[in-house]
Amino acid sequence: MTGVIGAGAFGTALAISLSQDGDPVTLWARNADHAAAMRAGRENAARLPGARLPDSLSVTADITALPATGPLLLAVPMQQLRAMTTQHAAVLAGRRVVACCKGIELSTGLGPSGVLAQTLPDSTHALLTGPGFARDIARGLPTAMSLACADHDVARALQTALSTANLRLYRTPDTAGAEIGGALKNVIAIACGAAMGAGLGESARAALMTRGYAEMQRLALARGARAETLAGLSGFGDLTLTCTSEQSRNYAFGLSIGRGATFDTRITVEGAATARAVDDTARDMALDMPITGVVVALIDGRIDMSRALDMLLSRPLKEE
Ligand SMILES: NC(=O)C1=CN([C@@H]2O[C@H](COP(=O)(O)OP(=O)(O)OC[C@H]3O[C@@H](n4cnc5c(N)ncnc54)[C@H](OP(=O)(O)O)[C@@H]3O)[C@@H](O)[C@H]2O)C=CC1
Ligand SMILES: O=C(CO)COP(=O)(O)O
Repeated sequence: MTGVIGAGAFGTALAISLSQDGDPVTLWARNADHAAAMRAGRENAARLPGARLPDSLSVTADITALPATGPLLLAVPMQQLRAMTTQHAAVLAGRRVVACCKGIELSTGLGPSGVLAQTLPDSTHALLTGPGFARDIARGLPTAMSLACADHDVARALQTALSTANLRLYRTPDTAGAEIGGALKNVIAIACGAAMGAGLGESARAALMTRGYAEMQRLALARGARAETLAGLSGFGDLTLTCTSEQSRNYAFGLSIGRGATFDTRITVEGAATARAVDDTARDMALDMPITGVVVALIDGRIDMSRALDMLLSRPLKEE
């Protein structure tokens, strides 16, 4: 039995996918009214409208109603992971927990695995990341993602338990590489959106994606990750998806910056806090991450698009 904590777009999509063939899945929402509305309408109208909840998917606002065995998927935004796992540590202790968030915690510079190590030291931790829009997963469209877990046997078991006919999971032991790829691609997607929104063109976007990939690798390798993880689904794969689709909230946020338009602040944009966290880390580790720095300055309103362009184009010419 699988439990999903967090009834946002991604948690709901995963719960739908896993219960599609009649397997029992429980989805927990923190808000009782939200849970009741989902039960009544068999739809998460607030976060994933238009996707029907299968009959074998139960929705609850009672955290103790989650299955007592089987994996628990944690599908809350990165900046909420610590608060959620701390609040519900008694329920999560000793369980197999799979973080489904992408980002770096602003207050500590830690990724999901670092936060789980601190808040749930007695649980077994894994990470589900990679290219997959909630809407596509909920519709049963073909998707491939990464399951990162340091423990080989647990990784195999989770890979089998969480793969479906249309959602294919590849496993890796390189948690550091998987989480840095998933976090940084959102920052680069903001930069790409900004470039496209400002009319800089697709060649500029390709340059940002490629030089952004170099920043992802620089941070990941400095943190002991494997280069091939960055070339996989959690890195290159998700970078490609997120930097080229208006379905991405990070890319859409970037588009609004480039166009000088407003953006709904209620929408989850993981790359904003992550850019700040990574910018701090890069400074501490003396890593050159110019695109990340420019994204932070744009988000903070310290520079405009023309200054952003100057900052990136006036850097000394160098080898690739
Ligand atoms: N959407 C997508 O296509 C994908 C998203 N992801 C990742 O999944 C993570 C979640 O994103 P997504 O589901 O899209 O975001 P949403 O904004 O759709 O939903 C976030 C959900 O988290 C809940 N939540 C927030 N804080 C807490 C808390 N402290 N305790 C319990 N629940 C909480 C919210 O509850 P409430 O509704 O009550 O506010 C909301 O339901 C992100 O890290 C994202 O990068 C990964 C792959 C694809
Ligand atoms: O991570 C995602 C797809 O893999 C979703 O991206 P956004 O959070 O930018 O919508």
